[in-house]
Amino acid sequence: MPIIEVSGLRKRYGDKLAVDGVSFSVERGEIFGILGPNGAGKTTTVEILEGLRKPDEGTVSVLGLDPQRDTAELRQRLGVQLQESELPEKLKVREALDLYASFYRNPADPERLLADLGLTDKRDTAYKKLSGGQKQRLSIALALIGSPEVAVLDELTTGLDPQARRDTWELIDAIRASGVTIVLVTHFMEEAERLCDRIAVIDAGRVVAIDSPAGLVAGVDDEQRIRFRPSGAIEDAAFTVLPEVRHVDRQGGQVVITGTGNVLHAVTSVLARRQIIAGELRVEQTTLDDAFVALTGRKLEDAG
Ligand SMILES: Nc1ncnc2c1ncn2[C@@H]1O[C@H](COP(=O)(O)OP(=O)(O)OP(=O)(O)O)[C@@H](O)[C@H]1O
Repeated sequence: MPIIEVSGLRKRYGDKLAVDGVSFSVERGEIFGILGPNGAGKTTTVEILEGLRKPDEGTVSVLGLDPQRDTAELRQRLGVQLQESELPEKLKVREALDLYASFYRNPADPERLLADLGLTDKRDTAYKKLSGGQKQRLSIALALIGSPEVAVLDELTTGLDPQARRDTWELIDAIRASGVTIVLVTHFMEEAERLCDRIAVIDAGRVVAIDSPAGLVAGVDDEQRIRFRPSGAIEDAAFTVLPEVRHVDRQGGQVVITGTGNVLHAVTSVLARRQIIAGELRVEQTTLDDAFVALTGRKLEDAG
C-alpha cells in the first residue's frame, strides 16, 4: 500500500495553471524524486501534500490522512525541510532543535541528531554564524526532529559547494536506511540520479514520466554518441551512408557521430578499411540529461 497517493491534482493561481493533473504514488521506504525546471509546479505539489495549499481538483492521501482535514495529525508524522533563513538569527543550534522538539509528541533525541548531522560542535552557535552547509544540515535535522515517517526535502543542496553536496547525499542515504520515506524535490539531475529510487519528471505542471533513473534512461531510444580524432582526412559521407549513423558533426579536430544499434562497429570498420586510426575514441551512453531532453524537448538547465 503506497504511503502517499496523489491523483489528478490541479492548482491554479489566477489564470496560471501551476499543477495540471498530477498523479503519482510513493511507496514506504523509498526516495521519491520530483524533478523539473523552475516553475514546473514542484513546490506547489509538495505544499499540497503538506496541507499548506488546497488543490482545486484531485485527491491526496499521505499516510492514509487527508492533508486538508487531518492537518494536525499529519504534522506529527511528516517532516518538512525549512527554506533558508526561516529561523531567527540569534537562535542557537541546540535551542532550535529543542524548540522544534517541543512541537512533537514523539521527538527524536536532539543530541543524537546533532551527532548524526555532524553539528555537535556547533550546538551553541547562533544560526547566523553557521556556514551554508551547516544551515542546511540544521534544516534537515529540524525536518527529522519529530521522528517523521515521511520527510519532504525541497531543493536540498541548492547553493552548496560540490563537497557539501556529496556529504549531504550520504546523509540522505543514511536517513533512508533508518526507515524514513523521502520525497526529494530537485532540479539537479545528478542529485536525482544519485539518490532517487524513482523520479517523477514534471514539466509545465504535468508529470511527463515516472520511473527509476535507469528506467528513464532506458526509455529513451538507444542512441549513442561516438567521438574520436581521425589520424587522416575522411569525409562525412563515409559515415552518413551507414544505416546505423544518424548524424555526423565536427568539433575542432574531432568527429562526433550519433547513431543507433551497432554504430560503433560500423564506424570502426569504415576507419579500418581506410587505415585511419581513431584517436581519443570515446563512446557516450545516454544519460538522465538526455532522457530529460527526450521527454520535455529541452535541457533542464535551459528550461524554466
Ligand atoms: N502564490 C503564487 N501565486 C501566483 N503564482 C504562483 C504562486 N506560487 C507559484 N506560482 C507560479 O506557479 C508556477 C509553479 O510554481 P512552483 O513554485 O510550484 O514551481 P517549482 O517547480 O517549485 O519551481 P521552483 O523550483 O522555482 O520553486 C510558477 O509559474 C510560479 O510562478
